[in-house]
Amino acid sequence: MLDAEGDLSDCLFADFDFSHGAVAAVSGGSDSTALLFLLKDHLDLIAPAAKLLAVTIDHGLRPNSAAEARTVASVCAEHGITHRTLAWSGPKPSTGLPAAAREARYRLLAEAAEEEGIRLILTGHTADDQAETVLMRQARDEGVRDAEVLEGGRGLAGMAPATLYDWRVWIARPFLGTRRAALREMLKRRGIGWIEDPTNVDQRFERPRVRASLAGADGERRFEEAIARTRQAAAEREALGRRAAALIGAFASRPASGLIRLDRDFVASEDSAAAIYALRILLATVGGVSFLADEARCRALFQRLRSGTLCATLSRTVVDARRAGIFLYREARNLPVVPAEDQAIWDGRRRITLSDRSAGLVIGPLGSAAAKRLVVEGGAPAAMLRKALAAEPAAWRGGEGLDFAGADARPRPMAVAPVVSPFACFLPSFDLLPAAAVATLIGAPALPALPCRGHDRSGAWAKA
Ligand SMILES: Nc1ncnc2c1ncn2[C@@H]1O[C@H](COP(=O)(O)OP(=O)(O)OP(=O)(O)O)[C@@H](O)[C@H]1O
Repeated sequence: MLDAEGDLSDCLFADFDFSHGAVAAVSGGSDSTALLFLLKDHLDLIAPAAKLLAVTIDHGLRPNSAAEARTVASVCAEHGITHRTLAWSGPKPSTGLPAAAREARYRLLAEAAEEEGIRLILTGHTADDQAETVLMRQARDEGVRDAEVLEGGRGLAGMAPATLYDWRVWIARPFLGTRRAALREMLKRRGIGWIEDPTNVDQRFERPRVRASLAGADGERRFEEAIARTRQAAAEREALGRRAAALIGAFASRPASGLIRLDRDFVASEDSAAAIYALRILLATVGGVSFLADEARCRALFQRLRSGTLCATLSRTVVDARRAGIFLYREARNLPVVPAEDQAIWDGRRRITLSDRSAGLVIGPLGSAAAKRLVVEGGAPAAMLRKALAAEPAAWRGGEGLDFAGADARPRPMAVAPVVSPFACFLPSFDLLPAAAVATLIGAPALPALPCRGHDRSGAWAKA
């Protein structure tokens, strides 16, 4: 661990691109306070013109939260740093509160960043947070449906050094290779205080219990082991993603919107682990589901696909395997019919951009009657093309179909862009390659560039 502060901030931030500025997410705890000061040091030295905005989210979940946000605001004012407090004002769920709070936090942070033209948010997650997270995930049952945990062994890769939020703003965690104690040392040396959140030591909660166990006897060894396992799991996840992306590039095509065709050679691949992983991602994407298709069911499906033709449904996706290829399209059940809303994601798989904002516009499936009237050709049996098109979104008003993207030349009330469903909200940098491969395949917008020169697989930013 470096102990000179100049070295620490240079080393942590040297690879980042601050040309569009940065948001520092500051709760007022030690880690995010250290982030704020080290980042400010770095920008003052290297990029004094870069915009730095500190943002505190007031979740309104603890009596002191507003006062804490005011404390952060006054620290920022003292040091000439622009600061905003944003309150989470929506309804609070009675279950899954931490996940909902985190989603609200990232949404508000991203909104604050975008208002300033900033595309990078930095958080103060440390190596200690990483070890705690992974130990908690390990202790949990498999199949946790947390937005970033995902399921099974993938979650053991821990928090990614960067996560793309909503396919538009990067959230980076420059301290994942840094110990909390080193940051606190630095703050103490500089006489900078921080807020101690009482829930961080409340033993009724899982994280404080894990944190306490890492501080106790044998804690250091457990910490080192957890971090080593995390690095291994991250490397494996990236490697599997790279191989899955290559298979998608080699064997998948898109005969029409909503229809994916896999060559039969896909199931002959010797790398069945990568093929199953690719299948899980593709099924979730075609079905508009935010988590990957179940691993065990996908493995079983893959074995059946190897031995011939079949028609099955998994992850809201019809898998129709014929001699001509394996076709995937959204099943016709439970397609939403909802009031049109600009930038909403319809059915988990299509982003709608409205040009007609007049009242009464509804987005629903095109439907089989309208799909039958369309001229369809190429790459797949006509009946299958029509089934896929029938599940595509169309604009309706008073029961009359107004539009179908790709159908005719009338002015359209909306534009439709596919999204890579399992990664549309949170894309951990581990999964960049398969996400990019699927984006190319389905015609989703290209990924924004990483905000840094790259990261190694250990979860730390790569050094030049
Ligand atoms: N209320 C908040 N406002 C802004 N950012 C936050 C908030 N809560 C968490 N974060 C960001 O997420 C990171 C990790 O959150 P976590 O809940 O582990 O931290 P904390 O205990 O609140 O404080 P710290 O990480 O600063 O010690 C923080 O370092 C910070 O960057």
